[in-house]
Amino acid sequence: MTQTVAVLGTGKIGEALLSGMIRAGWHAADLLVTTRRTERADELQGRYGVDSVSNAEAAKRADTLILAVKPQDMGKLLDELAPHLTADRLVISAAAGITTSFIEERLAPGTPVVRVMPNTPVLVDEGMSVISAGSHATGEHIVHAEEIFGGVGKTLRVPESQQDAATALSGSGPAYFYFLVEAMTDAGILLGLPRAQAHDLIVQAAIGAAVMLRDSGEHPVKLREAVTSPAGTTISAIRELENHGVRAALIAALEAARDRSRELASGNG
Ligand SMILES: NC(=O)C1=CN([C@@H]2O[C@H](COP(=O)(O)OP(=O)(O)OC[C@H]3O[C@@H](n4cnc5c(N)ncnc54)[C@H](OP(=O)(O)O)[C@@H]3O)[C@@H](O)[C@H]2O)C=CC1
Ligand SMILES: O=C(O)[C@@H]1CCC=N1
Repeated sequence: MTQTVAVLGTGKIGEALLSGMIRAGWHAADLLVTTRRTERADELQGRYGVDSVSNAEAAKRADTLILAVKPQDMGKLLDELAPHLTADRLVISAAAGITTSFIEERLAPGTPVVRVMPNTPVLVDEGMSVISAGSHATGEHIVHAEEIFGGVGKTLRVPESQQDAATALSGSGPAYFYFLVEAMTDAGILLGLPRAQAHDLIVQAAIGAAVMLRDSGEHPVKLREAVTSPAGTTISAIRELENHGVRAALIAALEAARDRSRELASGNG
């Protein structure tokens, strides 16, 4: 049976997922989007050939609804959906912090809800989507979520109690790497390299390091040791990183992201 999937609140992550689903072979005719602004609806219809409908219409027509609004907009969206949504539909939320119980409490009793934390590399089919079942979601619902998000990268099942941590590591994770690239490019400028060259050198170092981490099966310490020659350049840099507390800063940063995800659970921001 053909399934209709609607993305509700098609902003950055919603569009990234939509584009990935189309690349993965979903037909535009089986996809719906909802937006708050008509210009955005026109843009998405023009770009992907998908129908843009109201949230109420999506609730009536879609078998699976992917909620991709900001956590602060989730309460309002659920109020709009509730009168039109029956408990035979699957609701997938991609919102940081929002718990499955927050959603279940606002929808028809028994509605299956799955919480997913994707990240923006779904745009290049290298996403990571961390998946948890709500209290009425079955194994089949989880498999369906894995089919959707697995088309644009990897998936991992975790208990919902680990979702805030996963959000800190994986949902926000790409931003930390972009931040590092930006800072290291600035360092290249300081050392006298043209910006474009500094950027290319750092990006290729990042790609090479990432592929080695993924494919070699080696522990990151071992990979770093292989770069760190006695009395060489790398150890001079590592000493500065340790002197400036970069390891401690990363631990504190991810803890702050985890805590912020917990705060967002109220839906009030
Ligand atoms: N960006 C990321 O890397 C990730 C984001 N997420 C989660 O995804 C969600 C969206 O984030 P992001 O894509 O960055 O944010 P965006 O603001 O880009 O997307 C949210 C979209 O929802 C629209 N919207 C808000 N309310 C409604 C409504 N009632 N009906 C229809 N559309 C509505 C907004 O419209 P308008 O344009 O008018 O504001 C906006 O386009 C968040 O909950 C976030 O936690 C999860 C993983 C990664
Ligand atoms: O910053 C945020 O809140 C969202 C959730 C994970 C990535 N971006």
